[in-house]
Amino acid sequence: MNTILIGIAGGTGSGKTTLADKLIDSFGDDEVSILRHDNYYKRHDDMCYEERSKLNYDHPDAFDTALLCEHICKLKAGEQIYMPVYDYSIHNRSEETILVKPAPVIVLEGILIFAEPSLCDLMDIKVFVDTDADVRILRRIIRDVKERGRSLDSVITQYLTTVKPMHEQFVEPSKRRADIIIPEGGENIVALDMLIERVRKHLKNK
Ligand SMILES: Nc1ncnc2c1ncn2[C@@H]1O[C@H](COP(=O)(O)OP(=O)(O)O)[C@@H](O)[C@H]1O
Ligand SMILES: O=c1ccn([C@@H]2O[C@H](COP(=O)(O)O)[C@@H](O)[C@H]2O)c(=O)[nH]1
Repeated sequence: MNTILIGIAGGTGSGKTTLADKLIDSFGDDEVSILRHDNYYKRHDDMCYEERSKLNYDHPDAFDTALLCEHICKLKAGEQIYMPVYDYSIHNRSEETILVKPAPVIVLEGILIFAEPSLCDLMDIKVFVDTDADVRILRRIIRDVKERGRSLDSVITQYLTTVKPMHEQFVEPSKRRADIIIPEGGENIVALDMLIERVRKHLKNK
């Protein structure tokens, strides 16, 4: 199978998950598979919740990227994989896994995927979702309080101590590796349609 890997990167709250979900919703499971770098955050079973909540989750070392690369290579070789599942509410991997089948198009999304040369080398198309920092933090406050079990104070403290400095050190410079930069993410219908057309073209010629 001729498989392409489309990477969708961008800062927290930029809208990359929304964009990736809308892209895969336009196709069948046998056409497009999705991988999320966040599911490859390292396990921290040896720590209690308090200790885990203080870790830096915005540095490339927080992820088991070697395992993700191994999984991408297996999918490209036509083998299925079991993707780990991450539970943000406990800051740890859950016991679940998701079966991911090989497909002609694989979408990979995550904040730091362009900051990892080993991952970049496996990508055929690199898309960066670019959204202003004030919009991103407002979206993150709402999402983390509603969906990830956080308090307003904890979101603000984490943002100022790790999320913002790591964004400036790793995420923003990684934008230079992108082939396409999309402002605002999931609600950018023009950009979404262009990506859908590119995937259709690949599926027709695969
Ligand atoms: N263009 C948009 N306008 C308004 N809200 C958006 C937009 N894109 C995403 N959101 C919302 O912002 C939050 C973060 O978006 P998400 O796609 O999860 O971002 P990311 O994966 O980059 O962190 C979600 O609650 C989502 O519904
Ligand atoms: O245990 C964790 C793991 C990650 N985070 C934060 O999640 C975001 C990445 O997810 P997005 O959907 O791209 O926002 C990252 O900025 C980490 O700070 C966390 O809070 N706890």
